[in-house]
Amino acid sequence: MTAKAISSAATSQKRSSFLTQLANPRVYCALLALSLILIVPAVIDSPFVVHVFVTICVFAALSTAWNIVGGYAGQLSLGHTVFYGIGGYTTALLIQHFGISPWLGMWAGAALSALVGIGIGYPCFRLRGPFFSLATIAFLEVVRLLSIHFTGVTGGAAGLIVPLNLGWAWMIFEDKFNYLYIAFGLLLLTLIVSWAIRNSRLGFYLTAVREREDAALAAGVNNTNVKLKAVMISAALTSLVGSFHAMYMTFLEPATMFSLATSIEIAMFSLIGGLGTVVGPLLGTVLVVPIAELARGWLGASANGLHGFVYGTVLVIITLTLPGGLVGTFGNRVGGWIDRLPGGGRRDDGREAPAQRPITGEPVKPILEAKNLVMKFGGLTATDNVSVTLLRGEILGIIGPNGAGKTTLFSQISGFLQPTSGTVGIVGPDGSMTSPTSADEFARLGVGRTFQIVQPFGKLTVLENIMVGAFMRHPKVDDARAAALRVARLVGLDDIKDVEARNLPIGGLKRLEVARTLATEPSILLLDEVMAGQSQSDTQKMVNLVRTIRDTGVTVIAIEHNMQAIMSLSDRIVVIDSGRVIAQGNPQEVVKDRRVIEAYLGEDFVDAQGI
Ligand SMILES: Nc1ncnc2c1ncn2[C@@H]1O[C@H](COP(=O)(O)OP(=O)(O)OP(=O)(O)O)[C@@H](O)[C@H]1O
Repeated sequence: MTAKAISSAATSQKRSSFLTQLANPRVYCALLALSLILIVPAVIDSPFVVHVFVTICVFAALSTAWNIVGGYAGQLSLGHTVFYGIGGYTTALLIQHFGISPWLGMWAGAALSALVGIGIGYPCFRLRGPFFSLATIAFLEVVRLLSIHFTGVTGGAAGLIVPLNLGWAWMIFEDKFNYLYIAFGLLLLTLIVSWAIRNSRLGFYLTAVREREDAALAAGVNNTNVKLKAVMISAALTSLVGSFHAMYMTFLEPATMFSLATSIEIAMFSLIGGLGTVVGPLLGTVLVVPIAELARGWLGASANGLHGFVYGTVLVIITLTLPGGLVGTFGNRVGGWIDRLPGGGRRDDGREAPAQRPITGEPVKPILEAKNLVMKFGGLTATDNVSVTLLRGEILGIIGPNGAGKTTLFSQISGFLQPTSGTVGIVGPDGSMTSPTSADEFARLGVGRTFQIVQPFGKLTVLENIMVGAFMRHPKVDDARAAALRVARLVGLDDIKDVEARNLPIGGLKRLEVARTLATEPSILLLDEVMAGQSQSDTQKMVNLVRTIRDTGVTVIAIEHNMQAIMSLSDRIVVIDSGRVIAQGNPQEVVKDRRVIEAYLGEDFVDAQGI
């Protein structure tokens, strides 16, 4: 095929995928609803109505941008207007001092905001819950005070007037409707970016990190990196809107450009509409802003501060009656209706799964070597000089009494705990022994682990949970979905693949834990009590599954208290007691060892087995 033919085939493929998107009722209904933002003010033709719609677009865009960090990543930033202000001031100052058009200046502001976002995010993402929110408020206050202090640059508290050059080049108009076009364009841009993130690997990763940081790490997600990506995108979008809004208001002052109240308002719109959803921020804004603006317009100066009262009232009603916000409460029902429209309900479950990562290397050679692992928690020594060598292709059972140090050993050989002393070496794909330093690095090298206390991403479906694991080897969404389906079938979860994980019973959650880990296509699989809570028949299925997995070349280490299962499964067993390895060997030898009987199995087990 010639280069021309290839490029024309690619173009026609893009066009057809665009048309497929347009034929989706969720897309065409959203476009129809959005077009009302232009149609209603055009029909009513009043400057006040145009102003209300510009305000809706601006706040909906700000809230949508905020939602990328506050909703998807679950980092409740309350200082987001810092980026709005940076956008506004950068654009205004570039016009004033260098005669640069706001169309260019706004991108400079966006780049600067993205950098500031990294500067704020990097130290603050280590903080959790309210401490993160307080830190973002503190940054906002610092920037506001700096903007007041540097009077020569920003005009200080007295503010700055944007040079009033009329025309599209300078984004200043007599006809207010032109502002609405730009505000609408910015809203569309933020919605498209937000939708694209939600449906991309980054979106899945952000949700995973928000719900379970450890499980995300085990799926190879670099938690800090994905949060920083989110904050950069969110900051840049917020800044673009801030630049436009400064041009619309034609006047900038620190109190409005770096306003804490506005920061809280944009977070609140998302909360009211539905945190972490694409349309939630827009719906929240559409519900609240018109009421507040109309009240202000009708009651004039006597209604000063009334918008705060309106926001407060709506927020109280929504949080009391609809804790999931509008989308969380009505989303599924309305989505179901929309999917019944022409073109709805299409699925792509027939897609062929991508090839699995080949597992290479000679069998029965070491694949993991843990040497002299010591883990001290204060005065407690959880593992005391533990050395374990794992041979490629074997199933190694780890047994021992409660609190012996088994899970602590797992955490050290999967990068979740840095040993106080000792080393962990993994044989990489090139055959050389390496010692990764973080849990996500271990995962990418092929060490997959499950958690004793299951770690599902509760708001994602079973299939989406597995996809979070699959993304590590298959970055494209369709490939990850197909690979996840293959794993769901293998583990026996395909008939409940669309159920939200939070609704699964413990047996299902244990299987999901295995499925998500398997989807990372590990070469070493660490199973931490995956039989616990399973019925007898499910335990047998799990035993068969582990054998099947091993037969594909995966090496397995399993911690298990179910002696019957671990005895039948393991090629070799290591027994740990009080942080030390007290015995190891084949299952039949180990259960006869007196130290093992005394420390763990007990005489009853010996009698029952007739040993
Ligand atoms: N993060 C931690 N901080 C302090 N102590 C810990 C921590 N993690 C584990 N421990 C302690 O270390 C010891 C070993 O715990 P570990 O969970 O590894 O035991 P285990 O053999 O897996 O037990 P079980 O079979 O009950 O799961 C226990 O005394 C436990 O309380």
